[in-house]
Amino acid sequence: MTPPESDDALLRIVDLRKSYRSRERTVDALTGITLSVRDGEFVAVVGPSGCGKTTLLKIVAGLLPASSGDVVLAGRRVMEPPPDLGVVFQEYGRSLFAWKTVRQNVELPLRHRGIGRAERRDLVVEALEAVGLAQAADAYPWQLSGGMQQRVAIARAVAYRPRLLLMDEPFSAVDAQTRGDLEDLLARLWRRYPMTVLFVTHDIDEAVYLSQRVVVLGAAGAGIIAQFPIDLPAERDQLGTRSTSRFGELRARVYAHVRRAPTTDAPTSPHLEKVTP
Ligand SMILES: Nc1ncnc2c1ncn2[C@@H]1O[C@H](COP(=O)(O)OP(=O)(O)OP(=O)(O)O)[C@@H](O)[C@H]1O
Repeated sequence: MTPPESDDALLRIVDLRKSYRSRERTVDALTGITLSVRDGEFVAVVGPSGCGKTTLLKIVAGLLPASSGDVVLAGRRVMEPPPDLGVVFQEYGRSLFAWKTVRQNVELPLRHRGIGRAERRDLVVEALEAVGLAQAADAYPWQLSGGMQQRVAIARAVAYRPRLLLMDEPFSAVDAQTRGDLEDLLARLWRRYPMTVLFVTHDIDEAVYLSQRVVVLGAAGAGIIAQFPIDLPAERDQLGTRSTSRFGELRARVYAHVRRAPTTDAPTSPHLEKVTP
């Protein structure tokens, strides 16, 4: 059974497979992933450790070749990093240049894209204001807290208005309070800019809180085992939303599927369960 196709898909992933081969063994990290993401949609991907979440994002980002299958972004097959893509990884410490200021870090991808100086300046100012770091433009990353560094990475990713933003466990290295603040910042940015977001996390509550749809991957090789539309109101807040009974029901359903997913590389028969409210 394949996920519902929609004509307004920005991203189409079709029967995607990835095997890592070495002399000793072959790991089937992804087998037969088919997924469409609507333009403007916020989709979270959860699953047990080693189920292929990062592999999926790397292939969608054009950073890793698939073994077979297709990734099509805005009608174009992804063979290399596409121009209208933003990426934020977990390891913000490694993704920022320590010897460049915050402003220069955010500006760098704009330079590479050949955007003129005046426009660059405006985009950097707007992005830093959007993440609440206008005052820190001349600081160096090592002078900032982990949460602030991750806000710089987010500003850098959204500065050139990507159509698709890929995020790989972007908030897992910060404390709980900062994490909540960053989640709300991301939700505001997503409402403000016309962006599609594919967000990988192992945190089920975070996936339900942020997204419009949660996709559950089974253990490596099992593929998509369930998808859940998240019918919470568009405006969400940490305390109010997380204490509603609907939030509790949705997280429990997702949790039940993630728990059921085997955590070994043993093959399981992939199936798709769509739970409607
Ligand atoms: N470069 C590689 N060479 C060989 N095997 C790899 C490589 N990268 C990943 N794998 C294997 O592929 C499978 C999927 O890995 P991946 O990192 O995509 O999973 P993940 O869901 O992101 O895991 P986690 O939640 O722990 O970050 C794992 O079994 C992993 O060991």
